[in-house]
Amino acid sequence: MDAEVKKKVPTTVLSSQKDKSMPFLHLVARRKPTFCKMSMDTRAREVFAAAVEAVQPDTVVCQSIERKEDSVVIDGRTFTLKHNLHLVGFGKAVLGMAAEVERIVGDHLVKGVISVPHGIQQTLQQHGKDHLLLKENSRIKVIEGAKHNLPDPDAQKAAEEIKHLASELTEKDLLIVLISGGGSALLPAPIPPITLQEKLDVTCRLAGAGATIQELNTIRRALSLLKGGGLAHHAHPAQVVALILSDVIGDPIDMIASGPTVMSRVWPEEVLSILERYKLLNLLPTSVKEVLDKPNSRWKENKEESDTSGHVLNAVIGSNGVALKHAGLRARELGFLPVVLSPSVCGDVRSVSRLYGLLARFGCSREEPPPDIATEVLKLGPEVGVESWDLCRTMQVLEKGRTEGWGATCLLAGGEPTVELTGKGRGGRNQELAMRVGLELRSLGLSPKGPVFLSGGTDGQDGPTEAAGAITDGGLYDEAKAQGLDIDNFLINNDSYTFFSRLSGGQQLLVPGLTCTNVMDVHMLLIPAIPIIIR
Ligand SMILES: Nc1ncnc2c1ncn2[C@@H]1O[C@H](COP(=O)(O)OP(=O)(O)OP(=O)(O)O)[C@@H](O)[C@H]1O
Ligand SMILES: O=C(O)[C@H](O)CO
Repeated sequence: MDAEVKKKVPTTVLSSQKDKSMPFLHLVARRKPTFCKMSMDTRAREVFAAAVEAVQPDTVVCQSIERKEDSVVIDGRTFTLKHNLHLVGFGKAVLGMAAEVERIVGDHLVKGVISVPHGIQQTLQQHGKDHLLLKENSRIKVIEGAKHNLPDPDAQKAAEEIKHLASELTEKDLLIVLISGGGSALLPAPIPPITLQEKLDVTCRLAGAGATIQELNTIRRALSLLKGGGLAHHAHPAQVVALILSDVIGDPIDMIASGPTVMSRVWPEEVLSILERYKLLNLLPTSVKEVLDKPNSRWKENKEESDTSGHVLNAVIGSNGVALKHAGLRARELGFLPVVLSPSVCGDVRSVSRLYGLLARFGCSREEPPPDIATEVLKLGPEVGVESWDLCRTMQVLEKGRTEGWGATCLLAGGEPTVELTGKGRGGRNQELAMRVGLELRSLGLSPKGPVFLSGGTDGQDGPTEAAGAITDGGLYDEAKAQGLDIDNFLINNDSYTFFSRLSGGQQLLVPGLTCTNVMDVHMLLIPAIPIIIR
């Protein structure tokens, strides 16, 4: 880090940072300002589209499997194909992933079963996404279930068929397991005597009480025959290769869809403390108590408990980080200097919007930004999942953009912030974040030529709305006021979708439609080329 930046961030932070790689910093060195006639709004939408395109189910599979005559190379490991290939999958993006696997290695595929969301085949047909559907003569059986993202008897039947397929495999077989977000609900296999309804009650109560996905999936693993490595255990001694599209911050393979191919022990203290935290201990049915009394004995009835992880390859083939990387490349083509802040943004949208407001202020200052901005950024960042190192690196790029005239900057980030629901309106965390950042940008006083912000869910659906997110700038408040919309009221009522639908005929909504993938959300702050003085 150069001396100029050192001056502006607290030394304590800098001295704690070790040498890490600096993605995109090479772009700073080579790039000259380029000019693009497209509006900021159009470019923001194009960059978002590139992020989503990079994590399409067929694209990620195609990039991760290399076919070589009668073998297949995955993550640097070669597997021999001898009409010994089986396939299972569960998750919202799995249909398209399965179609691509069958295209590449279908000639060796014996049988497959996938568990996918209710109605997905019809929806894909209606959206003209036939390339993500299986062919008529496919060897893969598709079972649709988990209406409204909740485990149901159809998903349970799919889980039973998947378990049966896995249990019949021998050491000569290769099992490809396709995993994506939503996989937990699509693979319910409660440990007897727990019933599906009892398991559903426990997980719904936890989710309703605000448990994190880590907490929720820790409980799901403790109550399931297939989660927490159960599927890999049933498939032993076959080789297992899991191709994972991550929808969890940090891409923890034991958490995504509750890790059916990742051997994990159940720690009773951990499970009990989660249940206690959400005041569920006294509400547990006897069956659940019975299972929790005998942790780690869940597979003994079928096969001997042993460490089967040597037979398993878990490969994360798509993630928020991948989407951000490709968004950065597109941003560069569109004349921006890209910088990826972090793929791990979480926490309340209020704090997240404040951070983006501060970074916008930092990036828009023509003169040296007041040191208190950097200090506040470094204080707030870790609260919303962004490491100090990433904040320093990003501010360094913004600083270069300012001092060396590198042109417009595209700051990219991703993750999954949260909204505290206080009202009864219709909206989503991306639209609410966009509203709040719009208000933050207002205080810069730069509109209409100031920064532009976009927030969008890569699955194309933000909360229970038809939009993925929205685009805003510092003019949001005045524009809304001129159209008779009281932005504060919409915020109090968590009514961001209604707000953006009414504002300028919905022009600021981001509506890509069904995207067939999900790697959480993408945030984008476009900071204009011309340095502007903020006092
Ligand atoms: N009116 C609202 N305003 C803001 N956020 C909302 C509103 N209603 C629901 N939400 C939020 O939307 C989220 C659920 O929406 P969504 O289905 O997009 O989530 P998700 O976590 O991306 O789901 P998945 O991982 O299954 O795609 C929850 O975090 C919820 O708090
Ligand atoms: O299915 C699940 O458990 C969530 O989508 C996280 O992967």
